[in-house]
Amino acid sequence: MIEIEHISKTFKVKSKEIRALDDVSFTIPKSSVGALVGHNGAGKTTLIKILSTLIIPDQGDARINGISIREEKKVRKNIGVMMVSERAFYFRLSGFDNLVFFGIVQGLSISEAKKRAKELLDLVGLSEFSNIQYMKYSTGMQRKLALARALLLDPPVILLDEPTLGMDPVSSRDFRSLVKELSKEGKTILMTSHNMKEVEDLADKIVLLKRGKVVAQGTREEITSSIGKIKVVMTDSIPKGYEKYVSGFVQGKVILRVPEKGIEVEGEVLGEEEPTLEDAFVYFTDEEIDNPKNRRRGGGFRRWE
Ligand SMILES: Nc1ncnc2c1ncn2[C@@H]1O[C@H](COP(=O)(O)OP(=O)(O)OP(=O)(O)O)[C@@H](O)[C@H]1O
Repeated sequence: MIEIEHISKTFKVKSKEIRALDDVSFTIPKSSVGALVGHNGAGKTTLIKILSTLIIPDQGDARINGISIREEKKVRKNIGVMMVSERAFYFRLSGFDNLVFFGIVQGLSISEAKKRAKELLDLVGLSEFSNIQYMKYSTGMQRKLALARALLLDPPVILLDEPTLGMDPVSSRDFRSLVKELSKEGKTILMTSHNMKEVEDLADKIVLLKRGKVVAQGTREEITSSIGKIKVVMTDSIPKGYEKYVSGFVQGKVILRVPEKGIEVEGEVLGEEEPTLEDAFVYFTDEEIDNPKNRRRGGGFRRWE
């Protein structure tokens, strides 16, 4: 179980203060998958780092299986972490040797480490490639090895920062099944993702962050139903402030997908639909983040695939 209570974190860069997390509270129950979503810079990675005891919050606390993150050593025994920017593998060693090495570093005996490395390579579907050097692994294989490493000590809580970034569709589907299986076996998993389909498929609980604050949390149904139905509206031009609801253009007209809740727009209503998680994301997040200058890593706002 992961319990987060009133966590805040501000970074100071020269004279500027960046409030990365602002009074964040939520819980991810045991044996379930939580997904943290939000635009670039919303604070997702910062929260994963805080739960991993890599950085200390200014305020608030979090408990991993009842242990406060202030008790670094105890917490580290209870978590497996996979960070998005992870490159800390030995490039010339094979996948197997890398896992054995990290197993020993984490306190396993040589024979335990070898046994566990073999089991985990099997679990993540890398057995065939176990003796190949890490530097020859594809991005997807590197991500799978990182997950295997996170599982070395069989921790009850797993933290995954954009785990399927750069994976092909088949690898990410396999990865998702694996994560689902792990949660069914009793693991508590918190992951970040920009892929709304992945989140819809995997997450038992979704937490939406906007500029460091939780703006929505709950199951997919709870979050989507909170914005009402989606009206598909055709208009002559984009009303000011509605840019984020544009879903396409037809014969010089604009098609908007507008949530029912609190939003009025002039135009011809083409139909009503159930909202998707992407619709809810668009509703709850800012317009200005859909600015090309705020995009990065070739992905970006509303481009989930
Ligand atoms: N070490 C740091 N020093 C200064 N600012 C930081 C640091 N780490 C994060 N930030 C800032 O804190 C904010 C939150 O960053 P964070 O990486 O947590 O966002 P994110 O939601 O993970 O974004 P992305 O989806 O792009 O990975 C951003 O404005 C970022 O620039």
